[in-house]
Amino acid sequence: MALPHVFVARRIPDFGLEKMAKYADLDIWPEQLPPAPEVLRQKVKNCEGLVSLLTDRVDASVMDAAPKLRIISNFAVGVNNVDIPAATARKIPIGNTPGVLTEATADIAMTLMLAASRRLTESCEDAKAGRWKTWEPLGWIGQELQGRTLGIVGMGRIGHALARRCHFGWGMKVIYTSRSPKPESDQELQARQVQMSELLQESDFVSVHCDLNETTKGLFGAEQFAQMRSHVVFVNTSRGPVVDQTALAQALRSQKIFAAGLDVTDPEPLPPTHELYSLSNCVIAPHIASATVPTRNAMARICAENLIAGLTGQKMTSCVNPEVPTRQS
Ligand SMILES: NC(=O)c1ccc[n+]([C@@H]2O[C@H](COP(=O)([O-])OP(=O)(O)OC[C@H]3O[C@@H](n4cnc5c(N)ncnc54)[C@H](O)[C@@H]3O)[C@@H](O)[C@H]2O)c1
Ligand SMILES: O=C(O)[C@H](O)CO
Repeated sequence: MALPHVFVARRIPDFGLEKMAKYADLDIWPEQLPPAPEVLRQKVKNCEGLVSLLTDRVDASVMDAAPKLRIISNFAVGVNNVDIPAATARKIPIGNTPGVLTEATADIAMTLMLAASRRLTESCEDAKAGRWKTWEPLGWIGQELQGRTLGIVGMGRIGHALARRCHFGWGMKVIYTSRSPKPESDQELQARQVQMSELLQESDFVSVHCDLNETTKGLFGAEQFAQMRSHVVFVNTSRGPVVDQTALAQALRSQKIFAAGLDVTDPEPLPPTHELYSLSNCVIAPHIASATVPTRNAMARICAENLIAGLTGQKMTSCVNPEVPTRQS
């Protein structure tokens, strides 16, 4: 019997592709850049499965172009690139890759916190440019983490993992906003759930870990930055659209806040001419938080498991719309 046809929207680690190839006839997009929307619609025409990335917008038009589609396996934990209601309405389950990238992502949030608070990139660039003339008693003064207050926005898996690092490593006090109480964070980290206004006013470091949804789009704007303390270091590893970047640039330029560290922006890639790049108190990484060998392999494994389960009518490792059952052809 012919294997089901699956479009894989970019080359992911072989570890996952080899597993998938036992169950599916794979059409792997060979380019470095994602397929254009019209190419994606054309590619999925005869597909029963789609392996998408966060750079692929999987909307109703893509699903309607693929009448045989039975599974969307997203190579990411964040699924804001997929129209979930549209998939659910068409009885297409969506897989994602939670958990396995939690520690790697928390590491990058930590790295950005340290780099931005200690002015690492600007001082290193200054030295490289030949402007390091002497040791300066008043030079490159930054912020210290020890004993300060960390505000986590979205105390989920990654938020908790960052808070654990900060609490046990730097003795930081942890406060957070969340859609529901997090007793495990309260207990393990002596953390406390607060209202957003209290978090903004009390935190020395604010780190964003919520998913991008209708309640978090534009969550950080001029009003929120205005409430922060002037020595605040703001970190975002969630999704770019959670932050109004014009308001962030203004807060950084006017030194309303001390610094920012971003792994995500809106758009991605951020054009090189964007103002945020010109601000010395803004550290920007190109969405690298899950980029380690074990993490990307583990993401590829779960992505393959989800695809295979979706094609064979089995229970998926992780499904974001579990009310939709998987089905065999
Ligand atoms: N930069 C990267 O490479 C990278 C890597 C992994 C994940 N991410 C992003 O991080 C997000 C979080 O991942 P996770 O595994 O921790 O997910 P998670 O679901 O465990 O955590 C997200 C938390 O945010 C909370 N939340 C949602 N809306 C909120 C709101 N309005 N206010 C406060 N809290 C809210 C949720 O209730 C949940 O507790 C992903 O959705 C993804 O967008 C980015
Ligand atoms: O959501 C995700 O998984 C990240 O943004 C990429 O690993």
